[in-house]
Formats: sequence, C-alpha cells, structure tokens
Amino acid sequence: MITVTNLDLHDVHVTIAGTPVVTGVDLTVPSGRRVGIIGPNGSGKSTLLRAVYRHLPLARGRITVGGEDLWRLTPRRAAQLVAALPQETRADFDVTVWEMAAMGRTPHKRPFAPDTAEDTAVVTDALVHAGVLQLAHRRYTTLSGGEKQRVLLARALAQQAPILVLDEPTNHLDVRHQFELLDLVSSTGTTVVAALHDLNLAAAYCDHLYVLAEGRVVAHGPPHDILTPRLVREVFGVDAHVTRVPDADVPHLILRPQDGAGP
Ligand SMILES: Nc1ncnc2c1ncn2[C@@H]1O[C@H](COP(=O)(O)OP(=O)(O)OP(=O)(O)O)[C@@H](O)[C@H]1O
Repeated sequence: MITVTNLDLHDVHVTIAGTPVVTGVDLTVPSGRRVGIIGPNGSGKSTLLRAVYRHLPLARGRITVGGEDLWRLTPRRAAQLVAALPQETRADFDVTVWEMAAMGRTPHKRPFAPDTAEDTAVVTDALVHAGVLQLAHRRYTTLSGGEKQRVLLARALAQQAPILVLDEPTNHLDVRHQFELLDLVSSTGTTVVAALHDLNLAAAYCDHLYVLAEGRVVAHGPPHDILTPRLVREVFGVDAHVTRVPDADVPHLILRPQDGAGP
C-alpha cells in the first residue's frame, strides 16, 4: 500500500560545472496529483528532476516530501519516498529483467537480504502492470528501447514510493504504449512529476503544468490556461491552433512552424 503525499520545491537552484542551470524554482505537487514540466530543449527539465531524485545536489533551496526535507534524509529513506524513471540509465547492467525490476525493492530491504514473498509479489505485480512479465528471464541489455523503458517503469513501481518522477517517460514508446504507460501511472493514484515533450500528452494527463525556460518557471497553471497560442509561440517558437479532445475537456494543439512555413 502506497501512502500518498505531496512534493514541494522551494527556491531550488542547481548549478552544473559552475553554471546555473535551474534558478529559483518553486513548484508544488499536491498529494495524488500529476504535474507536468514542459519547456524547450536545454531549459533545465531533467536537471530539476535529477535534483528531486537526488542525482544532483541543490546549490540553494529545499525539496520536501510530506514536509520531510529530502536532502537531509538517508539515501535509503529518500528512496522509500521518491522513485524515478530517468531519461537515461546505464545500459551495461548485465542483469535479467526480473533482477532489474527487483532493484526497486532495495530501499525496503536490509543489505543482501533475500527476497521475501512480499518482494516477489510486488515485483511480479509491477512487471504485470508494465506489460513485461513475459520478458522476466531476458537479459535487460537485449531489450528494445521501448521494452527497456517499461522495465524501468516496473522497477519504479516496485519501489512503492509515494512520489514518482518521470523524465520523458514516453521516449521510445509506440503510441499505444505511450497511452498505456500514462494510463497506468494515472491509475496508481501516486503523486507524479513528469517532464514531457509532447504537449498534447501533457495536456491530457497532467492536472497542472509548469513551463521552464532557461532554468526558470515562466508560467504555471492548469493545461487550459497554459497551452495558449501566445505561450506556445513565445516559449517554443511555433504556432499553435488550440482545439478540444472529443468527449473530454482537454485542450489539443495542432502545431505548425511559425509564420505559416512548413506543410
Ligand atoms: N553534466 C552537464 N555538464 C554540462 N552541462 C550540462 C550537464 N547537464 C546538463 N547540462 C546543461 O544544462 C542545460 C539544461 O539541461 P537539461 O538536460 O536539464 O535540459 P532539458 O530541459 O531536460 O532538455 P531536453 O529537453 O533536451 O531533454 C543544458 O544547457 C545542458 O547542456
């Protein structure tokens, strides 16, 4: 059973090699809600998320989970609270799919403790939900990009953390699996923060969007308020025509290069 809780970023700054990459970000994800981070290439989305799953230290600011200061916790406690589906994972792990997913149980076990019946049940459940149980005995390195992505999602689900961080989770996935992954994540009821390039998926699956540009939040609000032709033009440099998804109160963008260029 996963406890649902909230995630708060207060004045977060991240510096890489002396260069400020994320500057003064305040961001809130209420319990059980899904927040999307959108922005052009290099705007700092992954860097911000890396600070949330503790792969990059903060230069300034605070990140709290249910009020607990994430960067003051032990790595084990932090991993009990935050699970991540990162954009890139070292591909040289010579492990099976089962072993990769079972790594999600690490923060819940003593070092070198064998799997309990509960661990086995949780990992099986995660592989089933991610649609990759049939691959359990395959070597992880032999999988396709989309299969790897779903195994990494299974690992994150097996971690049973109340906060799920997704960095471009639909990378490598075909259209059906894009919807399936986001439907699955939504159905868990977990608190989610996700960087998404596809603005229409962001509109359909997120309650609230934050727009990053040059490491700063330039706008945030519900998808309806954020995905306007003006903002899309200013931030992404493309023209947008906004329609509605049939039978759903969700904006849908038809995008074109600026000034009528292109098809
Ligand atoms: N290890 C690093 N060393 C130097 N610069 C870095 C490093 N990691 C990120 N950067 C720079 O920080 C900026 C933000 O990168 P980041 O990956 O956070 O952006 P992003 O919004 O996730 O981009 P994308 O949409 O292309 O994935 C970029 O200019 C990037 O080149």
